[in-house]
Amino acid sequence: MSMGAQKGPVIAVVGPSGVGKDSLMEGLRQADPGIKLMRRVITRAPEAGGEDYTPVTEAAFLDLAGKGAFALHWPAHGLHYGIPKEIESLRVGATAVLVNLSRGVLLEAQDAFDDFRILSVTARPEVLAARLAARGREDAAEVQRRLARAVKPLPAGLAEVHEIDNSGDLSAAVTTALRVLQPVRV
Ligand SMILES: Nc1ncnc2c1ncn2[C@@H]1O[C@H](COP(=O)(O)OP(=O)(O)O)[C@@H](O)[C@H]1O
Ligand SMILES: O=P(O)(O)OC[C@H]1O[C@H](OP(=O)(O)OP(=O)(O)O)[C@H](O)[C@@H]1O
Repeated sequence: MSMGAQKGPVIAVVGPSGVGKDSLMEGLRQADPGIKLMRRVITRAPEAGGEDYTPVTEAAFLDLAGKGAFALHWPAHGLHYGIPKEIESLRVGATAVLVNLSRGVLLEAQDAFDDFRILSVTARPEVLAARLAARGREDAAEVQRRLARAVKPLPAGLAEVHEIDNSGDLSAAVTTALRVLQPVRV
C-alpha cells in the first residue's frame, strides 16, 4: 500500500435469504463505481447463478481455511463461505467494500475490520417467499429451510446498524442505502 492510501469501510450486507442482499449490492455498485463488492469463496456448485463467487470443493475450502486464507469464514445452508484476506487490498482507494455476511459472524467481523458498518436488509415474509421461489436457485424444501431462519435476530453489541426495507422497488432501497452510507464517505 502506498503512503497515505485511503481505505474504504467494510459494509456488511445482512438479512434473510431472498431479501435482496445481492441485488442491493449490485445496485449500489452500479450507482457508484467506487463501491466494490467482495467476491466470496463458497462450496457451492459452479454456475449456480446469482452472485459472482469463487466455487471450491469442500476439501479445497478446508485447506484454504487451514492456511489462514480467510478473514472470516462460516458454515450455513450446508455450505461453507469464506471471505479472503484480500478484502483489505480491495478497500484501498474504494468508497466502500460491500460483503454479504451471515448474521452469525457480525461480532467477529466487527473485531476483524477497523472501519465496519452494517446494512440490515428487511422485507415482509410473503415477499421473501415469493422472491425465493422466483429466484429458482434452491428447491422447495431448501426454500422452506431458508424461510424458517428468516427471523434470526442480529446479535447484541453491534456498533452501527442501518436498516433498509427492500419490500418495494429495488431502486428505492438503493437510494435509501446510498443516503445512509453518505456520512461514511470521505
Ligand atoms: N426490490 C426487489 N423487487 C423485486 N425483486 C427483487 C427485489 N430485490 C431482489 N429481488 C429478487 O429477489 C430474488 C432474491 O434476491 P437476492 O438478491 O438473490 O437476495 P439475497 O441475496 O438476499 O438472497 C432475486 O430473484 C432478485 O432478483
Ligand atoms: O446466518 P444468516 O444470516 O441466516 O446467513 C446465512 C447465510 O445465508 C446467506 O448466504 P447466501 O447469500 O448464500 O444465501 P441467500 O442469497 O439465500 O441469502 C448469508 O450470506 C450467509 O452465508
